[in-house]
Amino acid sequence: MATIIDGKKISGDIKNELKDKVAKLNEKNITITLCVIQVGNDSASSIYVRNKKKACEEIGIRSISYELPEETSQEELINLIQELNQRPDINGILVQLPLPKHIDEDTIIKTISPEKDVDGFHPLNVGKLSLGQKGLVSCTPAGVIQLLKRYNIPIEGKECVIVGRSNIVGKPMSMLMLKENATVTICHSKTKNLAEVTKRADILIVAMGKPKFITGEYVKEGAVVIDVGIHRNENNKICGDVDFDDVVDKVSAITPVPGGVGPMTIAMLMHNCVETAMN
Ligand SMILES: Nc1nc(=O)c2c([nH]1)NC[C@@H]1CN(c3ccc(C(=O)N[C@@H](CCC(=O)O)C(=O)O)cc3)C=[N+]21
Repeated sequence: MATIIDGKKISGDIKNELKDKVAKLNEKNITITLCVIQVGNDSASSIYVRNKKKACEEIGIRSISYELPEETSQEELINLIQELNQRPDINGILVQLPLPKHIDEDTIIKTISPEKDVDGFHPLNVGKLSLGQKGLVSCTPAGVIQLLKRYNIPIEGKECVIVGRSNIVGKPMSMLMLKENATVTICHSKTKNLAEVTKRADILIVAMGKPKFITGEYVKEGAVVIDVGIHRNENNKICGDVDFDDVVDKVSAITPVPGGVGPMTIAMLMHNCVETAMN
């Protein structure tokens, strides 16, 4: 029987640990404030932003939010971020992605002060990660590492295959697995014979953005499968990039969607917020 990796439970554990840390900081009169900026009103984004604010409340982090209209100009957004960068009472700044088409995401990300970049998206933090230096790490990949560690799944020396090469998940994920001494392969849309490669994986991490794409034929018997995908259909039902039912009897462990990697992203965001206040 496969272990169903309970991201909701682990994220709860992490949030409890953070709650104690925040309480200790509060005793020293240090408060933590996260600022979340959303431009436009994409419904999925609104759900995530709500979840982030709820997590802040749970562990004692103050959250403030800006809900800006879709028409907000790039310049206006940059001005707001620069103002928030200067404010000593704000520790973390998160600009919810995706942004409207007229705003360049790379420009916005590099405007956020690297010390307040709780998403870990700033080029300086990405660079530090690839150099093995301390910095803020992208929340979703960091959450995946926590899941593996807290389930005592060995990483060192294992074959890890990552499907997807995004700046937010695939690339930082590969750096983190490399740091844990896995042998890492990154696959993407131009990879030939994908199933042949994914079948080598002891640990298969899927972040390709295609609903239920990974079926049993892509997975080695006994592998650990981590599903980073999240898709919502017309009936608001959620699924991942992995065809869970087709794969579950073959694997030794697997993350469900929902209740797997998603809640971990939020827990690690909270972790990063606490990090910014410790410096
Ligand atoms: N600047 C920025 N930082 C992000 O971290 C960021 C972003 N933009 N844009 C969108 C993605 C997506 N993301 C998720 C967060 C939580 C869940 C989550 O809590 N998922 C629950 C289900 C929640 C639901 O009901 O949809 C679960 O999988 O169990 C999912 C996805 C953060 N993102």
